[in-house]
Amino acid sequence: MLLSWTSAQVRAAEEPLLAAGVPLMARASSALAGAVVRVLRERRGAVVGGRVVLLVGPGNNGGDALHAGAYLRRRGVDVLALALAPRVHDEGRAALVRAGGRIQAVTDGAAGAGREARAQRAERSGATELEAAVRAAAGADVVVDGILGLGARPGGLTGTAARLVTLLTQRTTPSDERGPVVVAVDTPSGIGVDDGGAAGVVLPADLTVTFGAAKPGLLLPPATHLAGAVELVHLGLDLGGAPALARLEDADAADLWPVPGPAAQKYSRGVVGVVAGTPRYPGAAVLATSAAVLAGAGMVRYVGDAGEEVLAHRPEVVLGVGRVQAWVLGPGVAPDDDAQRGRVASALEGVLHRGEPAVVDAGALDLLPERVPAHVVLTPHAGELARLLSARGHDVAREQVEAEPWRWARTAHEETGATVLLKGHVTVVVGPRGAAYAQADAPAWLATAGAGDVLAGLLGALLAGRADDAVEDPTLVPALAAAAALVHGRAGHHANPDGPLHAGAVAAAIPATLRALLARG
Ligand SMILES: NC(=O)C1=CN([C@@H]2O[C@H](COP(=O)(O)OP(=O)(O)OC[C@H]3O[C@@H](n4cnc5c(N)ncnc54)[C@H](OP(=O)(O)O)[C@@H]3O)[C@@H](O)[C@H]2O)[C@@H](O)CC1
Ligand SMILES: [K+]
Repeated sequence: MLLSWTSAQVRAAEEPLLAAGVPLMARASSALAGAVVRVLRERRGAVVGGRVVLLVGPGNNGGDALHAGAYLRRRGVDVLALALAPRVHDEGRAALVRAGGRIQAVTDGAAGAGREARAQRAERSGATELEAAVRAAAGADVVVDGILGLGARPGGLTGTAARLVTLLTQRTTPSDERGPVVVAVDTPSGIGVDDGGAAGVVLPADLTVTFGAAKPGLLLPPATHLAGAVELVHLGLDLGGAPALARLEDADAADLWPVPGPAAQKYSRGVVGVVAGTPRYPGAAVLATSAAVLAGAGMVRYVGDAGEEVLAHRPEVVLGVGRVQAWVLGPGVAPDDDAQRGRVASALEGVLHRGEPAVVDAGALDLLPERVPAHVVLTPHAGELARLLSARGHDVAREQVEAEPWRWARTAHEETGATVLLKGHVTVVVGPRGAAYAQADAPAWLATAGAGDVLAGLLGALLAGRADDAVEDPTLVPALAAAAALVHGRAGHHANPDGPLHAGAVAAAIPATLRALLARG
């Protein structure tokens, strides 16, 4: 499991070590240099003679970059540091100079004051300086982004740093293999370290070497898409407390998945009740029931008017109401389908009285009671979450939910009591007691009609299989929801690696995906 802690938690954990004189920056910068050495070897087969440009900001993040630069210089690397602030880390600067590295102040003249002619001259020479800096960075083997880390104020990069990064990203495209490899120090500079925001311009990294612990911003969109691969350098911090945000890996999902023992029978394995689809739109009913069957439910009951179509595809399904361990409510339920909405409402009433876990999706979201227990899982996409929150008095649009998915998923959890699984390229799950997950398992091809119906069925099967545990321990529910998102994403890859997908193929890939996951786990 990849765990992340906020900048405040990391700083608090660093404090006692710093007070005891533990050389954290030396540890961080030598690990950073080691990562750059590996990149140079991969890229050019040798370290000596490699060209590295450091982008250096005003704080300790720049200090890490400068110390790493000193180490690299001693290994025969050509190191140029571009100082993007009037003052940079003193010891780091001295170490780099001692090792024979070059350091160059960059101003773009925009802040030039004084008389008009002098200001114009400053602007011209500043523009030339900036242009030369961009050329040097674009021509390097590796650019080390040490402009800002944990100390970044909200709002992103400003001034010379913002202009340099803008020009550099215009000059280099991520797909251009001749362009520099970008290694970010701790975080890509200027991201929202704790919330994953990317308010201004950010230099997209190929690799982020992060210190002490991963930070939420490295796992959350949109910043996660700018971080590249994340490498964690352990500094020996005692982080204590609960992590802010986690990401499940295959072994975690395997641990959470119920595996039947020799005494299992269909009721102990979990019965899923599905209220979905209509005769006119039977697809959602077929997909949700199929996914529940294929994910290993003991039995699946379908409740609704599309039974014929469901049975044609899934003869294993039983029609009609009966005892269930978990519900899947809402896929393909149209707003004008009074009969199906009535069935959703009565299932929800049962959920409140008897307390079965439930997945509340699509057409069931606006039937959600005021407050529900955390073993009710909402599975909206950003537009649906914005509608749900707007109906409860929050002035929020889809774009805002997409920009800050964790914040709004948290708000929806606080408003409803439910566990909230917010679907997206990165799926964010929020549950009780601060439990939060960000899963990035799905290929972009999975954004296709019906994929959400498959996820709802898959999660329904998992909740049915672990219904008693989920009711007993509500903090387990967000983990189960995140595991379902992981399996769903993996099934997408399995169905057609790197190619177009249709939801039926994703459902069909669930058994083999689970087999592989459980074999490894
Ligand atoms: N503690 C340790 O021992 C260890 C720390 N480590 C490293 O230190 C990093 C944290 O260092 P840090 O606290 O100095 O913060 P950092 O991100 O370098 O910048 C702060 C400076 O930037 C400025 N500034 C902020 N936003 C700005 C903006 N938008 N535009 C312009 N300026 C802006 C800000 O100004 P201020 O807000 O104070 O006015 C301040 O001057 C951490 O990420 C890790 O790399 C590791 O070595 C492990 C051991
Ligand atoms: K950085």
